[in-house]
Amino acid sequence: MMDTALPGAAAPAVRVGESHPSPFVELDRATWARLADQLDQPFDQADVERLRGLGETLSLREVAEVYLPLSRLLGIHVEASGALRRATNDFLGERTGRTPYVIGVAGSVAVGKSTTARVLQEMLRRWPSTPRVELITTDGFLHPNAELRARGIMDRKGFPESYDRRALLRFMADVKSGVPEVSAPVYSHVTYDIVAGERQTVHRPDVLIVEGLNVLAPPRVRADGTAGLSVSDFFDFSVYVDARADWIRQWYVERFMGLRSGAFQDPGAYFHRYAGLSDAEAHATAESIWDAINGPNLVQNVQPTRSRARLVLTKNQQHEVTRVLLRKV
Ligand SMILES: Nc1ncnc2c1ncn2[C@@H]1O[C@H](COP(=O)(O)OP(=O)(O)O)[C@@H](O)[C@H]1O
Ligand SMILES: CC(C)(COP(=O)(O)O)[C@@H](O)C(=O)NCCC(=O)O
Repeated sequence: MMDTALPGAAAPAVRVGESHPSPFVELDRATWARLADQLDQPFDQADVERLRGLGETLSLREVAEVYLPLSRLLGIHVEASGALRRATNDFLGERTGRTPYVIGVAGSVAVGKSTTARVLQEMLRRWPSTPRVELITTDGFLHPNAELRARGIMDRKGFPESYDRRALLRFMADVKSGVPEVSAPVYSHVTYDIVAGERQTVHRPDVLIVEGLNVLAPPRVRADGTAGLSVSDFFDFSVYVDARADWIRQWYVERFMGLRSGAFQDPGAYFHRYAGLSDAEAHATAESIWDAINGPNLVQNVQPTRSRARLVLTKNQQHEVTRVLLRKV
């Protein structure tokens, strides 16, 4: 029997093996990458360089072999959902219009959600059925620092209670109701806070990608035992980016070290106080933030949602996707 419980994981949310029936079909890297042979590569090195300009270290091979087939699979799902809506309209004699196809991208801090989301956005834009693809991150729905301090949860940023869930659910409901313009607050990683007065507006795109730590969290159970809505109730598709927790910790520390010589140099940056630290001190600081906040959040809240995803991308230590799990139904 092959047991694919992931090392570094708290509890194996997804188990695949002969004696463990699984709702997922598992494709290894080679099988998945072969799907790309039938597809034209819409990206060139210049596009990849442009994504690199956003601070990524993505390889063209990874784009071609992993993200291209994924964008095609998503394109198939978008087209099928349009056909289903049209058939349902015919049956009911209704004329409901198209609403954005919503894709959730979940996973730990520093696992590569933003990178995955941005690559998918660029790729999906190149398919004829989805020219307008917009991207939103759930950090805009974090409570402002003043509110987190008032609640005594400033050290819980990223945990479910640090978000204005109601505002996020209202945003999702408006998007899926076809409201022409829906806006969200904006979070700055430089000031480490919500930017007062700034909003990001979503203009009824063909596809909306919603990226965030907790986007697959189950609904909250009310005092009377009934469950409310969850963000993922508004998703048409979802992707969980997965890797061993000790590798993700290492990526977090590396990103922190990179920011220290970049964004933290800005005197207005929340983390500016770390700009002058020695390498060893900065390393220890990043590790302590991980061990106090992001690591526990991964184990307690994020990883348990993995089996709720439609598709799981599992990465090796070099960020290469080695396995794809796709829900059968
Ligand atoms: N596919 C990839 N190939 C190479 N490096 C990657 C890839 N995805 C993410 N990274 C790197 O890993 C770190 C975390 O990625 P990021 O997308 O910012 O994570 P998240 O949005 O989940 O916090 C960054 O330093 C990023 O450059
Ligand atoms: C802003 C985040 C909570 C991520 O939010 P998301 O967009 O996933 O909702 C996270 O990146 C973060 O800043 N965590 C706090 C601990 C830290 O400084 O790493």
